[in-house]
Amino acid sequence: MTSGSQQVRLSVKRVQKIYQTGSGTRFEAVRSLTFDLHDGEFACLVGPSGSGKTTLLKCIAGLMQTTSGEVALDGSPVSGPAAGMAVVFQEYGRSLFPWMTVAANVGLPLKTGGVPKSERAGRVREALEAVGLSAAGAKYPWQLSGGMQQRVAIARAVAARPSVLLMDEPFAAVDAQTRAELEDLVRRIWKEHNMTILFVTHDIDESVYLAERVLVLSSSPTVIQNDIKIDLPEERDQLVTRSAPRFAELRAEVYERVQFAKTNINGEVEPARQVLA
Ligand SMILES: Nc1ncnc2c1ncn2[C@@H]1O[C@H](COP(=O)(O)OP(=O)(O)OP(=O)(O)O)[C@@H](O)[C@H]1O
Repeated sequence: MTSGSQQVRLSVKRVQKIYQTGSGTRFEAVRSLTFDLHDGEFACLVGPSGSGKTTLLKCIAGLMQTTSGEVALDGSPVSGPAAGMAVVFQEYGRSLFPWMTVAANVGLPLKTGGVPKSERAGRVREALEAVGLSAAGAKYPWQLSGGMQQRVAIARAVAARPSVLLMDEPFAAVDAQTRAELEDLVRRIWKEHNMTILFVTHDIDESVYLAERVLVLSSSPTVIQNDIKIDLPEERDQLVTRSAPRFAELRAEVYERVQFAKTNINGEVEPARQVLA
């Protein structure tokens, strides 16, 4: 399963976000963003710090209103949190409730989403199994390591069986070894659950390793500066993939694009660079 399907799952059209700051001034963080994600695509979003990655993700998730433009999930406009979308944030420590067990945390969106009690336990078990935490259901989040807590947050998102998973720098706060394991976990879940994923990261290597497509944002006010296809084999491996010559080429291309974005304050769209196949 890859990005082969042509059905548009998520459509982002001319999304603009202007923040109203103190004393009545306005700040245009996002100028005009347009892209589609097709069913089953895994795309990473990279760009300079402050380019509006989190702003965009919140607008897509329906957690923040756009100033203009439209986000649609399966053709229906998104105006608030949508049943078919789940979000995983960087700050797992703040997104899990410390007074609830791991199983209760994972089951919470099912409960609030009206999933019958008889179904909930099975779905929670399945989700914990998917992230390798079958034995941790009765524990509390604070009894787990950071990496395990982030697995719980991923399990909670997966339990809701979203068609679209939005991830905002979910591994920025974990150590390198755990990060590599979580990257492989997300790719496995993506394949097994046939999801469409939009993953925000600062880490260029991570974007190339994870995605089938990397969207590079310009500096703020933001537009999509580049849309780069990641033509690596579908089976990824931390050692084999990362040491492949093609990985190095793609990494260099994304790096150059992000460097360009840092100086490209007018948000011009740069012509594609020829990369040797
Ligand atoms: N609530 C707010 N009010 C005013 N300006 C804001 C607000 N939130 C974000 N901004 C500004 O909007 C711009 C985009 O911020 P955002 O956090 O979306 O960028 P980012 O690409 O996710 O940043 P980073 O890579 O550093 O996490 C920044 O200049 C930021 O200062």
